Amino acid sequence: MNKIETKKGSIQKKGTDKETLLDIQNLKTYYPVKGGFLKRTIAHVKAVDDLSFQIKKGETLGLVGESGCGKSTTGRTILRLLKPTDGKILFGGKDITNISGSELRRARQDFQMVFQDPYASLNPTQSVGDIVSEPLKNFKKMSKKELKEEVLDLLSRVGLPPEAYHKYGHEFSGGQRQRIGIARALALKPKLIIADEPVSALDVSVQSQVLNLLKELQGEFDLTYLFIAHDLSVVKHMSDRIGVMYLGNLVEIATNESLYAEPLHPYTQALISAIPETDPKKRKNRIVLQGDVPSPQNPPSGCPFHTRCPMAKEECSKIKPALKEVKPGHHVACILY
Ligand SMILES: Nc1ncnc2c1ncn2[C@@H]1O[C@H](COP(=O)(O)OP(=O)(O)OP(=O)(O)O)[C@@H](O)[C@H]1O
Repeated sequence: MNKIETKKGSIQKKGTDKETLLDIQNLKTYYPVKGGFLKRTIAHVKAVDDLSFQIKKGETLGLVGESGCGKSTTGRTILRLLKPTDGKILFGGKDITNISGSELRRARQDFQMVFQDPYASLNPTQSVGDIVSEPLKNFKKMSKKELKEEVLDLLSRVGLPPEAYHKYGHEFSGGQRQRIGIARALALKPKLIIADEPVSALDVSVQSQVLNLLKELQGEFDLTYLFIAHDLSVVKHMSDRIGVMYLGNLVEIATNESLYAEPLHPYTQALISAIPETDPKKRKNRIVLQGDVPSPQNPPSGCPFHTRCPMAKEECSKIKPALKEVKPGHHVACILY
Protein backbone atom coordinates (compact mmCIF):
# COMPACT_ATOMS: atom_id res chain seq x y z
CA MET A 1 0.00 0.00 0.00
CA ASN A 2 1.15 3.48 -0.88
CA LYS A 3 1.75 5.50 2.28
CA ILE A 4 3.20 8.86 3.17
CA GLU A 5 4.60 9.99 6.50
CA THR A 6 3.13 13.29 7.64
CA LYS A 7 5.19 15.77 9.65
CA LYS A 8 3.60 14.73 12.95
CA GLY A 9 4.48 11.12 12.25
CA SER A 10 0.98 9.85 11.60
CA ILE A 11 0.65 7.45 8.71
CA GLN A 12 -1.70 8.52 5.99
CA LYS A 13 -2.69 6.42 3.02
CA LYS A 14 -2.40 7.99 -0.39
CA GLY A 15 -5.68 7.95 -2.22
CA THR A 16 -5.10 4.91 -4.36
CA ASP A 17 -7.44 2.35 -2.85
CA LYS A 18 -9.91 4.61 -1.07
CA GLU A 19 -13.47 5.50 -1.81
CA THR A 20 -14.32 8.44 -4.07
CA LEU A 21 -15.36 11.52 -2.11
CA LEU A 22 -15.96 13.92 -4.98
CA ASP A 23 -17.13 12.90 -8.43
CA ILE A 24 -17.46 15.63 -11.06
CA GLN A 25 -19.20 14.54 -14.24
CA ASN A 26 -19.26 16.66 -17.43
CA LEU A 27 -19.48 19.86 -15.41
CA LYS A 28 -20.21 23.09 -17.28
CA THR A 29 -20.44 26.57 -15.77
CA TYR A 30 -21.23 29.35 -18.21
CA TYR A 31 -21.50 33.02 -17.25
CA PRO A 32 -24.17 34.88 -19.23
CA VAL A 33 -23.02 37.95 -21.16
CA LYS A 34 -25.78 40.57 -21.27
CA GLY A 35 -26.13 43.14 -24.00
CA GLY A 36 -28.42 45.31 -26.05
CA PHE A 37 -31.17 47.66 -24.93
CA LEU A 38 -33.11 44.91 -23.12
CA LYS A 39 -30.00 43.48 -21.43
CA ARG A 40 -30.70 40.06 -22.86
CA THR A 41 -28.20 37.20 -22.70
CA ILE A 42 -26.33 37.52 -25.99
CA ALA A 43 -23.47 35.09 -25.33
CA HIS A 44 -21.83 32.94 -22.68
CA VAL A 45 -18.38 32.85 -21.11
CA LYS A 46 -17.69 29.11 -21.07
CA ALA A 47 -15.56 29.23 -17.92
CA VAL A 48 -15.90 25.49 -17.21
CA ASP A 49 -16.70 23.42 -20.25
CA ASP A 50 -17.29 19.70 -19.77
CA LEU A 51 -15.02 18.84 -16.87
CA SER A 52 -14.89 15.37 -15.30
CA PHE A 53 -12.64 14.15 -12.47
CA GLN A 54 -12.78 12.32 -9.17
CA ILE A 55 -11.03 12.88 -5.85
CA LYS A 56 -10.61 10.03 -3.40
CA LYS A 57 -10.97 10.37 0.33
CA GLY A 58 -7.75 11.67 1.91
CA GLU A 59 -6.28 12.63 -1.47
CA THR A 60 -5.05 16.00 -2.72
CA LEU A 61 -5.87 16.86 -6.30
CA GLY A 62 -4.00 19.88 -7.63
CA LEU A 63 -5.66 21.93 -10.35
CA VAL A 64 -3.33 24.09 -12.43
CA GLY A 65 -3.50 26.32 -15.48
CA GLU A 66 -2.99 29.91 -16.56
CA SER A 67 -5.11 32.73 -15.22
CA GLY A 68 -8.64 32.64 -16.62
CA CYS A 69 -8.68 28.91 -17.45
CA GLY A 70 -11.59 28.32 -15.05
CA LYS A 71 -9.92 27.00 -11.87
CA SER A 72 -11.77 29.29 -9.43
CA THR A 73 -15.06 28.82 -11.25
CA THR A 74 -14.59 25.05 -10.87
CA GLY A 75 -13.97 25.41 -7.11
CA ARG A 76 -16.91 27.75 -6.60
CA THR A 77 -19.24 25.52 -8.59
CA ILE A 78 -18.29 22.45 -6.55
CA LEU A 79 -19.04 24.42 -3.36
CA ARG A 80 -22.30 25.40 -5.02
CA LEU A 81 -21.51 29.10 -4.68
CA LEU A 82 -22.27 29.09 -8.40
CA LYS A 83 -25.01 27.13 -10.10
CA PRO A 84 -23.68 24.68 -12.68
CA THR A 85 -25.02 25.07 -16.20
CA ASP A 86 -24.86 21.32 -16.80
CA GLY A 87 -23.28 18.15 -15.47
CA LYS A 88 -23.24 16.49 -12.08
CA ILE A 89 -21.51 16.97 -8.74
CA LEU A 90 -21.58 13.90 -6.49
CA PHE A 91 -20.25 14.33 -2.96
CA GLY A 92 -19.88 11.15 -0.91
CA GLY A 93 -22.13 9.46 -3.49
CA LYS A 94 -24.91 12.06 -3.04
CA ASP A 95 -25.95 14.20 -5.99
CA ILE A 96 -25.61 17.82 -4.81
CA THR A 97 -25.88 19.42 -8.26
CA ASN A 98 -29.30 20.91 -7.76
CA ILE A 99 -29.89 20.90 -4.01
CA SER A 100 -30.89 24.19 -2.41
CA GLY A 101 -32.16 25.79 0.81
CA SER A 102 -31.68 23.85 4.07
CA GLU A 103 -30.40 20.78 2.22
CA LEU A 104 -27.57 22.83 0.68
CA ARG A 105 -26.86 24.54 4.01
CA ARG A 106 -26.49 21.13 5.70
CA ALA A 107 -24.31 19.76 2.90
CA ARG A 108 -22.04 22.83 3.07
CA GLN A 109 -20.82 21.81 6.52
CA ASP A 110 -18.82 19.11 4.77
CA PHE A 111 -16.99 21.33 2.30
CA GLN A 112 -15.20 24.59 2.96
CA MET A 113 -13.00 27.00 1.06
CA VAL A 114 -9.67 28.59 1.92
CA PHE A 115 -9.28 31.75 -0.14
CA GLN A 116 -6.29 33.41 -1.77
CA ASP A 117 -6.53 36.71 0.04
CA PRO A 118 -6.90 36.08 3.76
CA TYR A 119 -7.38 39.79 4.45
CA ALA A 120 -10.31 40.21 2.07
CA SER A 121 -11.99 37.07 3.40
CA LEU A 122 -11.86 38.19 7.06
CA ASN A 123 -14.41 40.68 8.38
CA PRO A 124 -12.33 43.60 9.76
CA THR A 125 -14.94 44.46 12.41
CA GLN A 126 -14.88 40.96 13.93
CA SER A 127 -12.33 39.63 16.41
CA VAL A 128 -10.57 36.38 15.56
CA GLY A 129 -12.71 34.64 18.21
CA ASP A 130 -15.88 35.82 16.42
CA ILE A 131 -14.57 34.95 12.95
CA VAL A 132 -13.62 31.37 13.87
CA SER A 133 -16.70 30.74 16.05
CA GLU A 134 -19.23 32.03 13.48
CA PRO A 135 -19.72 28.71 11.61
CA LEU A 136 -20.02 26.88 14.96
CA LYS A 137 -22.69 29.33 16.16
CA ASN A 138 -24.61 28.80 12.92
CA PHE A 139 -24.51 25.02 12.90
CA LYS A 140 -23.77 23.62 16.38
CA LYS A 141 -25.55 23.98 19.67
CA MET A 142 -22.75 24.89 22.09
CA SER A 143 -22.53 26.81 25.33
CA LYS A 144 -20.37 29.97 25.35
CA LYS A 145 -17.70 28.10 27.33
CA GLU A 146 -17.66 25.14 24.91
CA LEU A 147 -17.53 27.52 21.97
CA LYS A 148 -14.53 29.40 23.35
CA GLU A 149 -12.70 26.14 24.21
CA GLU A 150 -13.32 24.84 20.68
CA VAL A 151 -12.05 28.06 19.07
CA LEU A 152 -8.92 28.10 21.26
CA ASP A 153 -8.27 24.49 20.29
CA LEU A 154 -8.64 25.36 16.58
CA LEU A 155 -6.29 28.34 16.98
CA SER A 156 -3.65 26.16 18.61
CA ARG A 157 -4.02 23.51 15.86
CA VAL A 158 -3.17 26.15 13.24
CA GLY A 159 -0.26 27.47 15.30
CA LEU A 160 -1.80 30.65 16.72
CA PRO A 161 -1.48 31.63 20.40
CA PRO A 162 -4.56 31.97 22.68
CA GLU A 163 -4.08 35.77 22.72
CA ALA A 164 -5.13 35.82 19.07
CA TYR A 165 -8.72 35.19 20.24
CA HIS A 166 -9.42 38.84 21.13
CA LYS A 167 -7.39 40.43 18.33
CA TYR A 168 -8.50 41.69 14.91
CA GLY A 169 -7.36 40.64 11.41
CA HIS A 170 -5.28 43.78 10.77
CA GLU A 171 -3.08 42.96 13.80
CA PHE A 172 -1.68 39.87 12.04
CA SER A 173 0.78 39.21 9.23
CA GLY A 174 -0.40 37.67 5.93
CA GLY A 175 0.67 34.16 6.97
CA GLN A 176 -1.08 34.44 10.34
CA ARG A 177 -4.23 35.75 8.66
CA GLN A 178 -4.21 32.71 6.39
CA ARG A 179 -3.96 30.56 9.55
CA ILE A 180 -7.10 32.30 10.87
CA GLY A 181 -8.88 31.55 7.57
CA ILE A 182 -7.79 27.91 7.85
CA ALA A 183 -9.02 27.67 11.49
CA ARG A 184 -12.40 29.01 10.40
CA ALA A 185 -12.57 26.55 7.48
CA LEU A 186 -11.81 23.68 9.90
CA ALA A 187 -14.38 24.71 12.53
CA LEU A 188 -17.14 22.38 11.26
CA LYS A 189 -14.70 19.51 10.65
CA PRO A 190 -15.34 19.43 6.89
CA LYS A 191 -14.47 16.45 4.70
CA LEU A 192 -13.30 18.49 1.69
CA ILE A 193 -11.35 21.74 1.59
CA ILE A 194 -11.04 23.67 -1.64
CA ALA A 195 -7.93 25.81 -1.30
CA ASP A 196 -7.97 28.48 -4.03
CA GLU A 197 -4.44 29.88 -4.44
CA PRO A 198 -4.01 29.77 -0.63
CA VAL A 199 -0.38 30.94 -0.62
CA SER A 200 -0.04 33.08 -3.73
CA ALA A 201 -0.67 36.33 -1.79
CA LEU A 202 1.98 35.42 0.82
CA ASP A 203 5.71 36.13 0.98
CA VAL A 204 7.74 33.24 -0.39
CA SER A 205 9.32 32.80 3.06
CA VAL A 206 5.93 32.03 4.67
CA GLN A 207 4.45 30.05 1.80
CA SER A 208 6.11 26.77 2.80
CA GLN A 209 5.03 27.18 6.45
CA VAL A 210 1.39 27.47 5.39
CA LEU A 211 1.73 24.57 2.93
CA ASN A 212 3.29 22.39 5.65
CA LEU A 213 0.48 23.34 8.00
CA LEU A 214 -2.12 22.32 5.41
CA LYS A 215 -0.32 18.97 4.99
CA GLU A 216 -0.21 18.35 8.75
CA LEU A 217 -3.88 19.22 9.14
CA GLN A 218 -4.80 16.83 6.34
CA GLY A 219 -3.57 13.91 8.44
CA GLU A 220 -4.99 15.23 11.71
CA PHE A 221 -8.46 16.08 10.39
CA ASP A 222 -8.73 13.36 7.72
CA LEU A 223 -9.16 15.99 5.00
CA THR A 224 -9.43 15.76 1.24
CA TYR A 225 -8.11 18.72 -0.73
CA LEU A 226 -8.77 20.30 -4.08
CA PHE A 227 -5.75 22.53 -4.34
CA ILE A 228 -5.99 25.27 -6.95
CA ALA A 229 -2.88 27.16 -8.07
CA HIS A 230 -1.27 28.66 -11.15
CA ASP A 231 2.18 27.88 -9.73
CA LEU A 232 3.19 24.35 -10.70
CA SER A 233 5.94 24.12 -8.11
CA VAL A 234 3.41 24.81 -5.30
CA VAL A 235 1.03 22.17 -6.67
CA LYS A 236 3.85 19.63 -6.95
CA HIS A 237 4.67 20.09 -3.26
CA MET A 238 1.07 19.44 -2.22
CA SER A 239 -0.64 17.03 -4.60
CA ASP A 240 -1.05 13.29 -5.05
CA ARG A 241 -2.53 13.85 -8.51
CA ILE A 242 -2.62 16.90 -10.75
CA GLY A 243 -5.16 18.06 -13.31
CA VAL A 244 -4.10 20.60 -15.94
CA MET A 245 -6.82 22.96 -17.17
CA TYR A 246 -6.95 24.97 -20.36
CA LEU A 247 -9.93 27.10 -21.42
CA GLY A 248 -12.38 25.37 -19.08
CA ASN A 249 -11.22 21.87 -20.11
CA LEU A 250 -9.02 19.30 -18.42
CA VAL A 251 -6.23 18.49 -20.90
CA GLU A 252 -4.24 16.09 -18.71
CA ILE A 253 -4.60 14.39 -15.34
CA ALA A 254 -2.08 12.08 -13.72
CA THR A 255 -0.25 11.25 -10.53
CA ASN A 256 2.20 13.89 -9.43
CA GLU A 257 5.18 11.64 -10.27
CA SER A 258 3.89 10.63 -13.70
CA LEU A 259 2.97 14.18 -14.73
CA TYR A 260 6.35 15.68 -13.89
CA ALA A 261 8.38 12.72 -15.16
CA GLU A 262 6.53 12.47 -18.47
CA PRO A 263 4.17 15.34 -19.27
CA LEU A 264 2.25 14.28 -22.38
CA HIS A 265 0.09 17.22 -23.43
CA PRO A 266 1.99 19.99 -25.26
CA TYR A 267 0.37 22.53 -22.90
CA THR A 268 1.58 20.66 -19.80
CA GLN A 269 5.04 20.34 -21.38
CA ALA A 270 5.13 24.12 -21.88
CA LEU A 271 4.02 24.80 -18.29
CA ILE A 272 6.61 22.41 -16.86
CA SER A 273 9.38 23.80 -19.07
CA ALA A 274 8.70 27.23 -17.56
CA ILE A 275 9.45 26.09 -13.97
CA PRO A 276 12.85 27.52 -12.95
CA GLU A 277 15.31 24.66 -12.37
CA THR A 278 18.39 25.25 -10.25
CA ASP A 279 20.03 21.92 -11.13
CA PRO A 280 21.65 22.49 -14.60
CA LYS A 281 21.42 18.71 -15.38
CA LYS A 282 17.64 18.84 -15.03
CA ARG A 283 17.17 22.04 -17.04
CA LYS A 284 14.90 21.57 -20.04
CA ASN A 285 14.49 23.74 -23.11
CA ARG A 286 11.85 26.33 -22.39
CA ILE A 287 8.78 26.00 -24.63
CA VAL A 288 7.45 29.51 -25.13
CA LEU A 289 3.79 29.56 -26.08
CA GLN A 290 2.79 32.05 -28.75
CA GLY A 291 -0.24 34.31 -28.37
CA ASP A 292 -2.76 34.74 -25.60
CA VAL A 293 -5.34 32.34 -24.25
CA PRO A 294 -8.38 32.69 -26.57
CA SER A 295 -11.56 34.13 -25.10
CA PRO A 296 -13.74 31.52 -23.35
CA GLN A 297 -16.66 33.44 -24.88
CA ASN A 298 -15.58 32.24 -28.29
CA PRO A 299 -13.33 29.20 -27.80
CA PRO A 300 -11.58 27.65 -30.83
CA SER A 301 -13.20 24.71 -32.57
CA GLY A 302 -11.63 21.27 -32.13
CA CYS A 303 -8.90 21.08 -29.52
CA PRO A 304 -9.10 24.25 -27.40
CA PHE A 305 -5.27 24.45 -27.37
CA HIS A 306 -4.64 24.06 -31.12
CA THR A 307 -4.27 27.81 -31.78
CA ARG A 308 -1.15 27.91 -29.55
CA CYS A 309 0.08 24.35 -29.85
CA PRO A 310 3.58 23.90 -31.32
CA MET A 311 2.62 20.35 -32.40
CA ALA A 312 -0.80 21.16 -33.94
CA LYS A 313 -1.89 19.29 -37.06
CA GLU A 314 -4.67 20.17 -39.45
CA GLU A 315 -7.25 17.89 -37.80
CA CYS A 316 -6.68 19.51 -34.39
CA SER A 317 -8.97 22.38 -35.42
CA LYS A 318 -11.72 19.89 -36.24
CA ILE A 319 -11.58 17.18 -33.58
CA LYS A 320 -11.97 17.82 -29.87
CA PRO A 321 -10.00 14.98 -28.26
CA ALA A 322 -11.53 13.30 -25.20
CA LEU A 323 -9.43 12.52 -22.12
CA LYS A 324 -7.92 9.10 -22.75
CA GLU A 325 -6.01 6.85 -20.33
CA VAL A 326 -2.68 6.26 -22.07
CA LYS A 327 -0.79 4.83 -19.07
CA PRO A 328 -2.31 3.53 -15.84
CA GLY A 329 -3.83 6.57 -14.12
CA HIS A 330 -2.41 9.00 -16.72
CA HIS A 331 -5.07 10.61 -18.92
CA VAL A 332 -4.49 13.09 -21.74
CA ALA A 333 -6.74 14.83 -24.26
CA CYS A 334 -4.62 15.09 -27.39
CA ILE A 335 -4.77 13.39 -30.79
CA LEU A 336 -1.03 12.64 -30.62
CA TYR A 337 -1.85 9.82 -28.21
N1 LIG B 1 -18.66 36.66 -12.71
C1 LIG B 1 -18.16 36.47 -13.93
N2 LIG B 1 -18.84 36.91 -15.03
C2 LIG B 1 -18.36 36.70 -16.26
N3 LIG B 1 -17.19 36.09 -16.53
C3 LIG B 1 -16.46 35.64 -15.48
C4 LIG B 1 -16.91 35.80 -14.13
N4 LIG B 1 -15.97 35.26 -13.29
C5 LIG B 1 -15.01 34.78 -14.09
N5 LIG B 1 -15.29 35.00 -15.39
C6 LIG B 1 -14.50 34.59 -16.56
O1 LIG B 1 -14.45 33.16 -16.57
C7 LIG B 1 -13.20 32.70 -17.00
C8 LIG B 1 -12.62 31.78 -15.92
O2 LIG B 1 -12.34 32.57 -14.76
P1 LIG B 1 -11.76 31.94 -13.41
O3 LIG B 1 -11.61 33.04 -12.40
O4 LIG B 1 -12.57 30.75 -13.05
O5 LIG B 1 -10.33 31.44 -13.88
P2 LIG B 1 -9.01 31.12 -13.03
O6 LIG B 1 -8.31 30.04 -13.77
O7 LIG B 1 -9.37 30.86 -11.62
O8 LIG B 1 -8.21 32.47 -13.15
P3 LIG B 1 -7.55 33.36 -12.00
O9 LIG B 1 -6.41 32.57 -11.48
O10 LIG B 1 -7.13 34.60 -12.75
O11 LIG B 1 -8.66 33.60 -11.02
C9 LIG B 1 -12.35 33.95 -17.25
O12 LIG B 1 -12.41 34.24 -18.64
C10 LIG B 1 -13.04 35.03 -16.46
O13 LIG B 1 -12.86 36.29 -17.05
